[in-house]
Amino acid sequence: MELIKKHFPALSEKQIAQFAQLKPLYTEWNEKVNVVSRKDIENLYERHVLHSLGIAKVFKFPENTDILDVGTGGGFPGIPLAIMFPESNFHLVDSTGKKIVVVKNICEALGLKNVVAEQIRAEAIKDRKYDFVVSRAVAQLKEFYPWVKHKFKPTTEVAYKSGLLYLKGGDLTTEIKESKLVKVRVHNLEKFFEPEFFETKKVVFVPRQ
Ligand SMILES: C[S@@+](CC[C@H](N)C(=O)[O-])C[C@H]1O[C@@H](n2cnc3c(N)ncnc32)[C@H](O)[C@@H]1O
Repeated sequence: MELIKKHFPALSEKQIAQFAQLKPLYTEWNEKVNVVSRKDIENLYERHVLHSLGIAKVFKFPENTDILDVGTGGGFPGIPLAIMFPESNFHLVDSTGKKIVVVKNICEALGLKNVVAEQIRAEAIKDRKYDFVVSRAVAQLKEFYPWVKHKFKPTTEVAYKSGLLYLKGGDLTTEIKESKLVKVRVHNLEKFFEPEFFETKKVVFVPRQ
């Protein structure tokens, strides 16, 4: 928790309280539904919360933007981002119903009003459009991008370019090449956080295309 405060010193009291609640909430829910490995519960803030917030180091979501988290699992990166950006709207989806039950309960306990969680496959979302898509550990870009390609709003504010912010690790040269996506930007998280956890971790930004 101290790491979160250190890296995001401008958090409000409310946000600090919400982040502090995550550890007891995940510890309790993980007993019922395994959403985080047992080992990782001990390192919840580094491995899951701070990692999710890597996206917030790279990009500040403007107010009233609509953000889709595909394959949110137990709520990553969506829940930490929804705490960080209370004026943006988050749609957290996963194909597994029991994970969405956990996400809904945790969001309710946190009093997060800017999150809607739903059991649905990304490909099945037809009627909604977003400014941004976020994700972590779901599929390779080549497979993933076609799921979300048509989910971006047709026009967005000139102040930002809509697109996908994907948390990835390792060498992405081959993956990006195979995806045939253009103008992809890779941000290294070790620039922002302690290298022990973050030396191979990155945020990949794919502008809408
Ligand atoms: C490895 S988990 C990652 C969960 C979370 N993003 C995280 O980083 O902790 C991958 C998740 O993606 C979900 N998933 C896979 N394909 C999906 C799809 N097409 N639409 C929605 N969810 C999907 C799975 O059910 C699973 O919960």
